[in-house]
Amino acid sequence: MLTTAKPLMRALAGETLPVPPVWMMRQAGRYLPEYRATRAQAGNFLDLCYNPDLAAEVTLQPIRRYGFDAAILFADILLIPQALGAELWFVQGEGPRLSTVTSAEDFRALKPVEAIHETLAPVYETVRILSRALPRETALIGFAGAPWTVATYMIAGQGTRDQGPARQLMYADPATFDALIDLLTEATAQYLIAQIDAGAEAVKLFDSWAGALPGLMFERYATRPARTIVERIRERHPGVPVIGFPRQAGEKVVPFVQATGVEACAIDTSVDPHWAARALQPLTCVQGNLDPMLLVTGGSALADGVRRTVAALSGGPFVFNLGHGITPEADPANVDVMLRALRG
Ligand SMILES: Cc1c2[nH]c(c1CCC(=O)O)Cc1[nH]c(c(CCC(=O)O)c1C)Cc1[nH]c(c(CCC(=O)O)c1C)Cc1[nH]c(c(C)c1CCC(=O)O)C2
Repeated sequence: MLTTAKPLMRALAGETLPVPPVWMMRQAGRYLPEYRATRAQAGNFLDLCYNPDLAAEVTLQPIRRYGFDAAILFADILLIPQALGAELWFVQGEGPRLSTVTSAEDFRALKPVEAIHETLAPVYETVRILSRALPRETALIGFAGAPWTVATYMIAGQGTRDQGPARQLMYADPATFDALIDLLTEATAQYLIAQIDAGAEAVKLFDSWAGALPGLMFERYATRPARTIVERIRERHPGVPVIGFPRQAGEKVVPFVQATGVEACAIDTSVDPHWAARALQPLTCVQGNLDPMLLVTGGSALADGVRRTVAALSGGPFVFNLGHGITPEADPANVDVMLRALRG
C-alpha cells in the first residue's frame, strides 16, 4: 500500500512527494553531545560499533532529536576488512589504520567470504534491535563501503589523499588487485544481505573515492562490482532498494545508474542539482546534496541553500540529504534551521 508506506520508501520507489524525506550522512556523530557521551561509555569507536545496545542507542539519538525519515545503522565501512582478517585500529585525531594487502601472499592470508559473519554478528544484532525500536514512520538503512573504496584503505593501510597505493597496485599487480576487488564484492553482497535479513529496509553503498578511479577504470572497478552487489541482493531480496553513492564521479554517475539499476543515487556536494534533475532524476531517485559546511555556518545562507536544493530537485523522486557527512564542527541547532527551511 503506497499511501501507508514510509516517506523514505515511497521516494525510493520513485514517487515525487510534496515534502521530501530527509536524513543526513553521519547523522550519528561527534557534533552531538549525546553521541560523545555514549562513545565515551563504550570506550572507543570500534567498541561502540561492536556493542549492539550502544550502537543502536547512537543510531536512535538523531531520530529522537530531529525526527528524520530514516535511521542509518551505526557501524563503519572498515568492519568488512576486519571481518576478512585485516587488523584495524583508529588513531585518535588521525583516523583508521589497517594491516596492508599489497601482494598475492597478503591476499592469501585473508579469510574466505563465509567467515565474515562471525565478526559481523553484533552488527546484525544492532539492526534487529533497531527494527524493533524505531518509530513506525522511520525507515532503517543498512550500508557498506563499495569494494574500490574499501580496497583503497586495505592497500594503503590508512586514508590517503589521492588513493595512490591502490592505483599503483591496480596497474602493477592486476591479478592481486582483481582478486581483492572480487573478494570484497562477494563479502559486501553477503554483508548487505545479512543486514536485510536482520531488518534493514534499504541499503546504501558508499563509494567515497570513486572519483579517484581513472576514467577508463571506473566501469570495471566502480560500476561492475556495484552491479554484481545489486544482482546478489535482488536474488535474495527483490524489492529492497539500493542507494548508490559514486562520490566525485562527475557525469559518470549516469552510466553508473543505467548499468547498476540502483533505485537511488546520492550526489556529492560538487554536483549541480539542476543537472542532476535533468540527467539523473528521469532514471532514478536522487539523494542530496546540501554542502555540510552550511551546518557549521548556519544563518540565511543555510536556509537559502536548502530552498535552492529543493527547488532544483522537488519535481521528481528526491531524498533530501547532505553532499557528504556532517562534520564534528556543525552546530546541532543548525540542523533545526535546515529542517524548518525544508518542512516549514
Ligand atoms: C570513508 C568512510 C569511513 N566510514 C564511512 C566512510 C564512507 C562515507 C564517507 O565518505 O564519509 C562510512 C560511515 N562511518 C560511520 C557511518 C555511520 C552511519 C552514519 O551516521 O552515517 C558511516 C555510514 C560512522 C563513523 N566513522 C567514523 C566516525 C568518527 C569516529 C569517532 O567517533 O571518533 C563515525 C561517527 C570514523 C571513520 N571511519 C572512516 C574514516 C576515514 C574515519 C575517521 C575520520 C573521522 O574521524 O571522521 C572510514
